[in-house]
Amino acid sequence: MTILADICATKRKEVAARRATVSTATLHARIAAQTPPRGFRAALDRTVADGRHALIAEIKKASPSKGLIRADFDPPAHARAYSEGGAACLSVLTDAPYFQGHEDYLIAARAACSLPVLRKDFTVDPWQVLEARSIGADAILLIAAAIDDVCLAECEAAAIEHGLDVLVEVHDHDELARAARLKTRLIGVNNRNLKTFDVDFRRTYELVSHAPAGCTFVAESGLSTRADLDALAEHGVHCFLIGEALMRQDDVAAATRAMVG
Ligand SMILES: O=P(O)(O)OC[C@@H](O)[C@@H](O)c1c[nH]c2ccccc12
Repeated sequence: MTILADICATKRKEVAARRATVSTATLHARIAAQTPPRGFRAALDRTVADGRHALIAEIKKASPSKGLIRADFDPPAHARAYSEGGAACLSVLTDAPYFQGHEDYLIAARAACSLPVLRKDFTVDPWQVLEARSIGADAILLIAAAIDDVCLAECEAAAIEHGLDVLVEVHDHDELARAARLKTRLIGVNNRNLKTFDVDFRRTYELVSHAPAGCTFVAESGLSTRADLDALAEHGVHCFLIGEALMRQDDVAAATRAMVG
């Protein structure tokens, strides 16, 4: 089994357990009490139109490949630093078993700034999309390698119904073609191979020219320097999802500012 298959199997059990305790009516009541979605894709597009690198800055405590990334983990402080540094959006890991994430981190990060927030998790069921909006998420991630076309479309429909943007993650031509059949025009390429954890930006270079017209295209994972971003921008990629390289900095705001330019 690949790590992704392991993670999704764990996630299915976790979702089944939560569904048994939280009714859909409860989720709808929580959604009704939420502040409206902040436009996630719109924030990226605006930043690019201004001629800047559009960062989705990620709040990430740990990962399966690196273990603990930051001991003094403080989601609202990181959110403020990212916002101060000029990030366009936030991403917050909420998966607990593999990334030591928590939904409270998303709630606290979103309350600490005015940036739109992506719930970074492994979505395997449309119920999780309602759950994402109920905690205030402005966008969700759908990983093409993790779910089939029916599940992709159902999760996207739930997201549209609740005003959430969808970032669909792909890592090859086949998955890009599947993403292109969805309505969303926000597509990310994960440069990290989930079997070997190797990072190769050639995945992004290779796929960007095949992206559907008018699509907002995001390079994800392993980006660590301003030069990485500038090189990708030469190839027409202007949106970047960055976690570890920013999370490891003493001065997160300054590091973010240096990336944005
Ligand atoms: O920390 P990095 O190498 O900058 O990567 C961030 C982000 O791309 C990575 O966390 C990620 C990309 N796709 C995912 C799917 C699930 C969990 C995590 C991820």
